[in-house]
Amino acid sequence: MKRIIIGIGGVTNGGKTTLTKKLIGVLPNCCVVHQDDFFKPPDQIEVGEDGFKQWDVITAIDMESMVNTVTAWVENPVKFARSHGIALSHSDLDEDVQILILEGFLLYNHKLLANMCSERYYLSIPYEECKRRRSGRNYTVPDPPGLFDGHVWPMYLKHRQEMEASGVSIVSVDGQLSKDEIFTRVYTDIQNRFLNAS
Ligand SMILES: Nc1ncnc2c1ncn2[C@@H]1O[C@H](COP(=O)(O)OP(=O)(O)OP(=O)(O)O)[C@@H](O)[C@H]1O
Ligand SMILES: NC(=O)c1ccc[n+]([C@@H]2O[C@H](CO)[C@@H](O)[C@H]2O)c1
Repeated sequence: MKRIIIGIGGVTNGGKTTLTKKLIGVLPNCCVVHQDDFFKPPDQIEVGEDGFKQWDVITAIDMESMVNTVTAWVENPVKFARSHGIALSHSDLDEDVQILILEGFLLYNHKLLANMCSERYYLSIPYEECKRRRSGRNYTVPDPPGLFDGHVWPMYLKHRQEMEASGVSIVSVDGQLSKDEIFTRVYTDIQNRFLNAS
């Protein structure tokens, strides 16, 4: 059984969830793990010297639990899918491929998780576009005024720099392309790298 882990990382509001949903619709035997599902509860989120709750740091996420979930998939993708109510297609048992998508804004700043990915896509958008998209969003805990400029964007720049300094290899994707164009590029790349018979 071939196991493939696809990382869909990148900046907040870069279009990670949108792309992930489209990929799930077409990839065979595909499960997904969202990093946002592992945020710690609000009362466990540190308050910084700037007065903001520090959501955009890796310690705001229960990474141990996330890694355990990914490990459960690696150990038994079929059992994982069944326990998550996902129907698997078995069109070609000889070429059985199992795919896991990891979606999140801090995937590649975690060495273990980054190393688990067979491929790491990274969506970026510029500051103005990111701020515009973010202002239309409603998270479980709404952004207080000033959070984007005071915490979200500076943390994005810091993590991006750390990721680049770590030397982890990524496939950059321009998040300003249309949703369809982004999907086509990434899906074609996945097909070429992992799904085409060689
Ligand atoms: N290619 C695109 N062009 C224009 N708008 C887009 C594009 N992709 C996504 N969007 C819009 O941007 C917003 C954020 O998209 P999405 O939820 O997919 O991002 P995300 O990276 O998962 O965000 P986060 O992880 O921060 O919640 C949504 O309103 C979505 O419709
Ligand atoms: N999902 C959540 O619980 C939550 C709460 C507060 C803030 N966020 C934001 O999610 C983004 C990542 O998708 C980060 O930029 C967080 O600020 C999420």
